[in-house]
Amino acid sequence: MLKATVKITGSKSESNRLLLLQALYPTIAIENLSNSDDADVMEKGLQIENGIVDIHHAGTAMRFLTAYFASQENKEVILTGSKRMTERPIKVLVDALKELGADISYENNEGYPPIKVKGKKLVKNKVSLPANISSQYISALLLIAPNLENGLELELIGEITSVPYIKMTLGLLSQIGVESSFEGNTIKVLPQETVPSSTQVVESDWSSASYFYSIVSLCDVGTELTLSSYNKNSLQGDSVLAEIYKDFGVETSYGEHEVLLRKIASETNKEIEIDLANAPDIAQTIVVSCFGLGIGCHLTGLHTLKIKETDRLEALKTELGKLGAPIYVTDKSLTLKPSDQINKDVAIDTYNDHRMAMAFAPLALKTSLFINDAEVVSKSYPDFWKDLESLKFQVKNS
Ligand SMILES: O=C(O)C1=C[C@@H](OP(=O)(O)O)[C@@H](O)[C@H](O)C1
Ligand SMILES: C=C(OP(=O)(O)O)C(=O)O
Repeated sequence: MLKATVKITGSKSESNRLLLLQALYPTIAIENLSNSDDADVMEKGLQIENGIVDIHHAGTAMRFLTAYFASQENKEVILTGSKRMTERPIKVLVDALKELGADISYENNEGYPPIKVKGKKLVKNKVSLPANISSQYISALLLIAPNLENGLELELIGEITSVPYIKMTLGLLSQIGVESSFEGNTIKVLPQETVPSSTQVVESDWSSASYFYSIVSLCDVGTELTLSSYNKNSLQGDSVLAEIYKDFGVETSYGEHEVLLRKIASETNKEIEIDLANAPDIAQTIVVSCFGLGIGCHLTGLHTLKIKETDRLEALKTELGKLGAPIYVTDKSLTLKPSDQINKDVAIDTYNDHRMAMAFAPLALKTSLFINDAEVVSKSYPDFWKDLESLKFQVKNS
């Protein structure tokens, strides 16, 4: 029976926000920073004054640095990334920044990176922008907001997606001593020249924790896994995992800075329905868990998945399909029918998407499988395979 402890790296979302805030306010110290590629490119990008900033696959770095450089007088950069990054839209953010007075132009395709950003002093303080494509555009504006002479007022248009990530941004602003409000579809951030000295401790990454929830759900009753460092009151929306995995027989209890996952029941519902508009990054984990458990699921609120590291809906359909799963997708939902059959010796393609590799790995408890380009995990969780080995998973390099 598995009983083990895993220490997971810091949240990449919290890390990349705090790195930007630290660049604006050097009185901030950060602990438990993520060791991910995405945090690494963010940290390096912030140090560049002129020239090319290559953020590889990191969506948050792309969006947050666009806002940062747009507001930095005397800096001029070209922001670029991987081939996929040149296909991930940025127009909503660029339009909002231009409305505030920024000087940004497209190098190749209108609406997509690479972009040239000439830093300017931004003095306008009101802008409205669509909120249904990516919350990262909103977080990017909020992160530079307290450093703007007149603060910022955002009017969000349409249905707001990935709301917990916006609240995370406002939560971190509050932790460093910045005042803001979020009422209806209006967010206001007050200007602040300096902030008091503080040490901000990044909570470990809940999206990374999802793969261990999946493992525990697929193990025998009695399995226990402790994950650190986590808090009951998290800024990360993916902490909703603790609720969701109850349906898969996994109980969560909270210790001081850790969570204990316990498989307590083998009885599970035969079909579940979940709206993941607030937690898009755990969609892959959940559908793979369901498949491993023989449960059906209907996942909605997945409209952002097509513009992530890959088109995650198509990738899931193809790869789960290879394993024999009865899976159907639309451009915003996914349906998996209950089934007991899992094909053997399938090689899972990962499409430069860390979450494809990590979400499928737990299925090794149910069948033999290969994960192609397994090193993609470094985008958010470089030690993933090492940590699986510590749980006695056999991880072989091909
Ligand atoms: O702000 C953030 O840190 C993130 C917001 C989400 O993106 P969207 O708002 O584009 O859904 C999420 O998928 C991404 O992994 C991280
Ligand atoms: C979508 C993700 O990241 P990003 O948008 O920051 O590249 C993710 O980590 O699942």
